[in-house]
Parts: sequence; C-alpha cells; structure tokens
Amino acid sequence: MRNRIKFGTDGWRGAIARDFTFDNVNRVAAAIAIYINQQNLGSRGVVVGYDNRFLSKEFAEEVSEVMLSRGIPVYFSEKPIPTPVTAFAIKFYRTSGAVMITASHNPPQHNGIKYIPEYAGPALPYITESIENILKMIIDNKNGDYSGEKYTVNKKASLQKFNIDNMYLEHIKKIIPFEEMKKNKLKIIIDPMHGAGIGYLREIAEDLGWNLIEINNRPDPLFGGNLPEPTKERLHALREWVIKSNANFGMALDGDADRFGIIDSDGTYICPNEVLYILLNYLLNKRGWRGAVARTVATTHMLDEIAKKHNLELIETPVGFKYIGECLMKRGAILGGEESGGLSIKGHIPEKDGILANALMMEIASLEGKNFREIIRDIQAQFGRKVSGRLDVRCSEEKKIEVIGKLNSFSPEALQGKKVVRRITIDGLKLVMEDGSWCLIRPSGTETLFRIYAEAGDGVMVESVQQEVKEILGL
Ligand SMILES: O=P(O)(O)OC[C@H]1O[C@H](O)[C@H](O)[C@@H](O)[C@@H]1O
Repeated sequence: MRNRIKFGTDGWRGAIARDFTFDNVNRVAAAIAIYINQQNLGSRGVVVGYDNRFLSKEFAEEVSEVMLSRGIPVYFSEKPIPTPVTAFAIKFYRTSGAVMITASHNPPQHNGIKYIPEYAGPALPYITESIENILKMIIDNKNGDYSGEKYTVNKKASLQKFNIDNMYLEHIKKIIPFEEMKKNKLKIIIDPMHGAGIGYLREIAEDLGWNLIEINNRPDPLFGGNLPEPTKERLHALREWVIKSNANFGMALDGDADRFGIIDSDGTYICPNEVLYILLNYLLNKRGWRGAVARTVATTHMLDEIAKKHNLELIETPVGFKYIGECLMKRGAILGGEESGGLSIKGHIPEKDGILANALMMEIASLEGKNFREIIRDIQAQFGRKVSGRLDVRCSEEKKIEVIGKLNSFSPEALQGKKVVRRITIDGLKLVMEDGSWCLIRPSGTETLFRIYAEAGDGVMVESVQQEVKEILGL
C-alpha cells in the first residue's frame, strides 16, 4: 500500500482507511516538513487547512503534530475552509506554504493532501518530485527518519488557530466593483454542494443586498448522496431552484471550493469553457485589461480567438492548474483557466478559486444587463461557434499503458474527413484540424481513465471525432 503514495495532477489522494491512513498521512507530512526545512523556510511556519470530509480535521491534526515535532510553527484553521482560502492564508501570514486536507470533488470515501508552496499556488512537479523522493527514503528507512535532513528544533514552535475569512472576503470584494454592483440587485441561488465553501458567496451576496437562496449548505461528509463536483449532471438541484425561483442565475462550488459551476436563468448549464471566455471578453472589453492569457491544452480555443483579436499572447500548458499558476506568477498572464473548472486572474493568488470565479460572474450579471446565453451568442457571432466536449473512458492500468504506447505513433492524416495540420504532445496527444477544430487524448492524472476532449463547430462533430479516436485506439 505504501508504494501507492504518489502526487498526481494535484496532490496525493486515496481511499480512506485503505491508502489514506493516519500512518501514511504522517509519512507524507514528514516528507513535506523535511522539504520545508531543507528550503530553510521552517521558521516561517506552515498553514494547515482542511475541508469538511470524514476525518479531515483529525488528519489535519496529525499533520500539525508532525510539523511541530520538526520545529515548524503551525497556523491551524479553526474550521473547515476552502483550498483557495488556505492558499490565501499563506500570503497573509507569509508562511513557507500550506498543507490542505481535501479530496476536492472526489467521492466521500476518499481524502487527500495538497501541498501548496510559499507562492500560494499548486506545487510544481519539481517540488512534488522532491517530496516524493524524501517520502521514499522515509518509507525505505521504515523508522520514518531521514538522515539527509538538517534542521534545528525550534522549541518555540507552537500552534496558532486562525480564521481569516473576513480578510479573504474583503480581498475578493476589492477585486469586483462592489459599490456599483449594489445598484443592480439580482436574485441568485448558491450551491456550495455541502462542502467547505458554505457561506462565502452568501456573505458577498448579502453584503451587496442581493436576494439569495443558499441550498445544500449543511456540512455533510456524504455530500447529500451526490458528488461535490459542479458539472452539468450534478447540478440538478441548483437548476430546479433557479427555474422555480425565477432567479437571474445559479452558482456552485466543488467540495473544496476551488472549482465553480454556473446555471443560467432558464436552467442552461454554462460550462467552464464558456465561463472562461465570457470572463476574458469582459476583462478585455470592459475593464480594458491587457496581458497574456493562459489555458491548458484541454481548454477552449475561443480564448485564442479573443486573445488574437487584441494582439495578446496565448500560452498553452499541460493539464493542471500548477502550470496556469506559473503563467500568472511569471509570464504576465491576466487570466488563466482550464476546462475542468479552474480560474484565477492577476492580482489574486495563483491558485484556482471557485469563489473568485463566481464573484466575477456576479459582476458580469449585474453590470452587463444580459443573461449569460446572450453574452455567449454575442461572442459566437463575432468569433464563430465552438462546442467542446469531454469523454471519460474508464480502463484498466494495463490498457492505459497500451494506449499511451499507441499514442506515440498515432498520426492520422484526417479525422472525420478533416485534415490534421498539427500534432501537439505537451500532455497526451492533441490533433488540430485544418478548420481549427481539435481533439486531445490523455490519461487522467487523478483517476484511472482516459479523457478524450474535442472542440468543433457543432456537437455532432465533437461526438463523431471522439468516437472515431476511441475506436481507432481500442478504448
Ligand atoms: O484530468 P486529470 O489529470 O484527472 O486532472 C484534472 C484536474 O485535477 C485536479 O483537480 C487539478 O487541480 C486540476 O488542475 C486538473 O485539471
């Protein structure tokens, strides 16, 4: 079991009691503590946050004990908090980083650990690799010690409880034109999906004097029998509430509130790709922002079209918000996002934040005087229609390896009769066709499945391309 500890696309996740045990959490925490001490950052302390999953607080306490025992002071959240608020706390207390106990949107029987370094965004691979190497040594030594570690135990290392919700919310309110938004009061439905984001959007909307209903707002480690993932299939309750209450729109958060979900006034699900381009278009046209735009290889090319019109650089990264965060930090990106529901903007932390994304959508809904469908129609009228889709195909580990092998030499001349003009291999294999449509095939880093993404002018073409690829690869 111990060998299974691996940091995937975003941290280590495992089934509680099978892989995700107190012993293993202790080992991972020790590896992180050693890493922090090796960087000579131990004295700055570490933030420990946790969501409201089963035993999350207790696992966080285990992490704290390990940190303290290795001389690292701990800022321990006094209650379950979202991942972006944990990341925000790093900046607030200027710590060496944070450990967040969460399995995000995964099923209730899972839990996980995210390590967020001092820059307040997801850990980049060179960092998780270092931690994994230390972890391996800890596991091999069996006694949990690692001789390479150099640290002096700070006897004064102590635990301080914190609650920075007010500071975080004040920060969000400064990002949006708060006073202006008070003038056009809307009716909204908020769905934190029983997760760690309960109350945050409610507070923003209340302060605006808006009319709101917050559903699924009882902390529940079983997430009300649903998965805390704000996708089209999971947001049926939100959709019903929006329609029956005649609300302007509905917004959701995943289990640790780093992802968002939007339902328009008529119940239409506005997918993250659409949210991203609505936001980019707004920031460029209405706020006059200029700078690079970052998206993952799996995210809509509508962002490319909009960036091109304004002569802005478009950066394409592998999947994982860590790469987007890097663009926000180091490459002057003003907006970075991914199709799985991740977004952040300049001036905010380089970590995806569902609360921020929803707050920005509140701004647009309040100031634009149009519903989101109309805004999408306007953008499509200008840049052409783009429909995107993702097909998740479960498969065994053996099959996964076999298909990865096939991808190396997979180079069709055409897909659905459209000539393939580019082959991109930064993450899986992406084939771009002559008309700008594309298809990406990649193994998931968080689940045992393959993802086949496609984008084209209509939904039928998207599905046909996905089926063609699936058949050729034998998935
Ligand atoms: O497609 P996967 O490798 O499963 O990753 C999907 C997602 O996993 C995590 O949630 C990461 O934070 C995201 O940045 C990533 O997009």
